[in-house]
Amino acid sequence: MSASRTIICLLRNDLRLHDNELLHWAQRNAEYIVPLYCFDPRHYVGTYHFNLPKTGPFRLRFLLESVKDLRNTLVNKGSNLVVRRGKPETVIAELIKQLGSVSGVAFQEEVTAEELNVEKKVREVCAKLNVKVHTCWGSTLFHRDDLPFHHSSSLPDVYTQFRKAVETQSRVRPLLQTPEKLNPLPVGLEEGSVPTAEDLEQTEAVTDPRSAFPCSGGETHALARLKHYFWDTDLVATYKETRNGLIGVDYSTKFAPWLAMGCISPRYIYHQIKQYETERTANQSTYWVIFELLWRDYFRFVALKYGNRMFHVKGLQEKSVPWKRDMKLFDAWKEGRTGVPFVDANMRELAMTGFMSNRGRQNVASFLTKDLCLDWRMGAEWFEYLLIDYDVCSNYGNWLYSAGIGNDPRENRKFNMIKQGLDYDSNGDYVRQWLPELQTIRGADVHTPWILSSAALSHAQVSLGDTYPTPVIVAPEWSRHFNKKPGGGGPSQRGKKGPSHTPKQHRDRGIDFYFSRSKNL
Ligand SMILES: Cc1cc2nc3c(=O)[nH]c(=O)nc-3n(C[C@H](O)[C@H](O)[C@H](O)COP(=O)(O)OP(=O)(O)OC[C@H]3O[C@@H](n4cnc5c(N)ncnc54)[C@H](O)[C@@H]3O)c2cc1C
Ligand SMILES: Nc1ncnc2c1ncn2[C@@H]1O[C@H](COP(=O)(O)OP(=O)(O)OP(=O)(O)O)[C@@H](O)[C@H]1O
Repeated sequence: MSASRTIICLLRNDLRLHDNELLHWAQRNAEYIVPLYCFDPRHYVGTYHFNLPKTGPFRLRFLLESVKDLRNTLVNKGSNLVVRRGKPETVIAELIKQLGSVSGVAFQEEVTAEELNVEKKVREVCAKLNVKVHTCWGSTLFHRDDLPFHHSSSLPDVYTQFRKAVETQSRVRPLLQTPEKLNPLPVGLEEGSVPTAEDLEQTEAVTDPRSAFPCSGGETHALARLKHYFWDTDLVATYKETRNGLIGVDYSTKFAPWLAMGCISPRYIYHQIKQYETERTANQSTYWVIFELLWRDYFRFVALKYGNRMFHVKGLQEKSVPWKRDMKLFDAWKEGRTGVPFVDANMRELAMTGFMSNRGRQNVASFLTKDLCLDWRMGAEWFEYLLIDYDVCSNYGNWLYSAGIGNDPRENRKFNMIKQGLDYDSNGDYVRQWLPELQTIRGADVHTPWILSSAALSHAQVSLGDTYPTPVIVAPEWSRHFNKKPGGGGPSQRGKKGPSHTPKQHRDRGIDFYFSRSKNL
C-alpha cells in the first residue's frame, strides 16, 4: 500500500468540494488524500439535559444524501470519500496504522465543546503516532483572522456593532479554486459503504408533501438551489419582502440546511450575490441575504467568545430566571397541542418535516420562554433533535436571544401570538394547512377558536377540549387583537416599501426597518 505524503482530511461540517479550505490545502501538500467522513456514534445519543435523540430523522436523511453526493463528486474528480462508522479519533488511529506512513491529519476547526473534544482526541492520537495535525478555519463568510477585533473577547455583544465593523473594516476573501482533479486515495484503501438510517439504529424520515423544504442534501443540490433562487427565478431580488413567509419553498433561500453541513460555502453565496448585483439588480433584498448570513457568522463568533456559556441556563448575561420544567406543558408545545393555533401549526410543521420558517421559530421560542416560562434549553434541545438545518451556534445563539439572556440589547421582548398570527397568516391558511382539525373554521377566526361562539364552533364541527385543545395559556395582551381585522404589518404589505435607495441609504433603512419590526411584536 503506497502511503508516502498521505494526508487524512477529516470532513465534518464541510461536505463539499468547492471553496473547501481543507481539500484545497491537502491538494497542494499531499500525494495521496484520504477525504474521510465518520458517522460518530456520539451524534446518535441523547441530548445533554432532556435526553431527546440528538439527530432526528430529517437531518439524518439529509446527511446521508450529502455524504453520498460528496462521494459522487469526489469519484468524478479521481478520488473517493472514505466512509467509516466510529469515533474520528479511533478511525483515524486505525487508518494511520493501516496506511503505514501518514504525513498529516487535517480538519476544519469547530468552536463548541463537543466538537472541540473530538479535535482534542484526534490531536492526542496523532501526537502518540507522531503524525502532524493541520487545521483551518472555514464555515463563516468572514474569516476569523480577518475580523476587525484583536481577540474574540472584544467581539461586540450587539449584532449591529459587529455587522458595521465587519462591513466597513473587513473583506470577504475570494473563492478558492475548485481542483479539476483531486489527488487519489492511497492504493488499496477501501472506501467503505454509506450506512442506512437502519444501520445506525435510527428512524427513517417520512416525507410530508406539505414540506417547505422538500430538498435533498449535498453540494450538487445546494448549487442547484442557488441557481434556481438567483438566476432562474430572480427570487433573490424580492427576498426581503417574502422572507417572513410561512408556506412553500420559495419565500426564503432555504440555504440553511446546506450551510449547516457545509454543502455550500457562504463565500460562494456572497460572490454570487455580488455577481447578481452587477449583472441583474442590486437592492435591499440582495443585500439582506448577506445581512442574514452575517447573523450566522455572528453567532459562531459569539460561541468563540463565550465558550460553554452558550449552553448554560443563565446564558451569556449570567441572568437567573425562574424557568419551569413542566413536562406536560413541554409535551403540549412539542406536539403542537397547546391550543394556540399559530404555535401548534409551526410545531407540527417542525415535527413532520424538520423545517420551520424563521418567523415561526421566533414565535414558538418566545411562546416557550416568555409565555410558558419553560427552561429555554428544552426548546433548544427539541430544535437540536429535529431541525434539518441544526447548527449548534445558530440554534443556541438564537434561543438565548429569544430567551432574553443572549445578544438582544432590548429588555422584555415578547411576541404576541395573536398579532403575529394575524400579521403573517392573515387569512389563516398556514394554520389550516397544519391543523386539519380546524380546517372548517374560515379566515382569521382560526387563530382564536376559543373566542368563537358555541354555534360557530359546532357549525365548524370543532369541539374545544375534544377535537382541539383549549389553550394552555391566554396572555392578557392577546385580547387587544381578538376580533381584529387582519392585515397591517404582514409580509405582503412590507413588499410595498418604496423603491430603490443608494446602498448606504438602503442599509440604514434596512436596519431601521429591522428594529421597528421588532418593537411592536
Ligand atoms: C429559536 C431559533 C433557532 C434557530 N436555529 C437555527 C439553526 O439551528 N440553524 C440555522 O441555520 N438557523 C437557525 N435559526 C435561524 C433561522 O431561523 C434559519 O436560519 C432560517 O429560518 C433558515 O431558513 P432559510 O435558509 O430559508 O433562511 P433565509 O431567510 O433565506 O436566510 C438566509 C441565511 O441566513 C442565515 N440566517 C438567517 N437568519 C438567521 C438567524 N436568525 N441566525 C443565524 N443565521 C441566520 C441562515 O444561514 C440562512 O440560510 C434559528 C432561529 C431561531 C429563532
Ligand atoms: N455541539 C454541541 N451541541 C450541543 N450542546 C453542546 C455542544 N457542545 C457543548 N454542548 C453543551 O455544552 C455543555 C457543556 O458545558 P459545561 O461543561 O460547562 O457543562 P456543565 O457544566 O456540565 O453544564 P451544566 O451547567 O448544564 O451542568 C453541555 O450542556 C453540552 O450539552
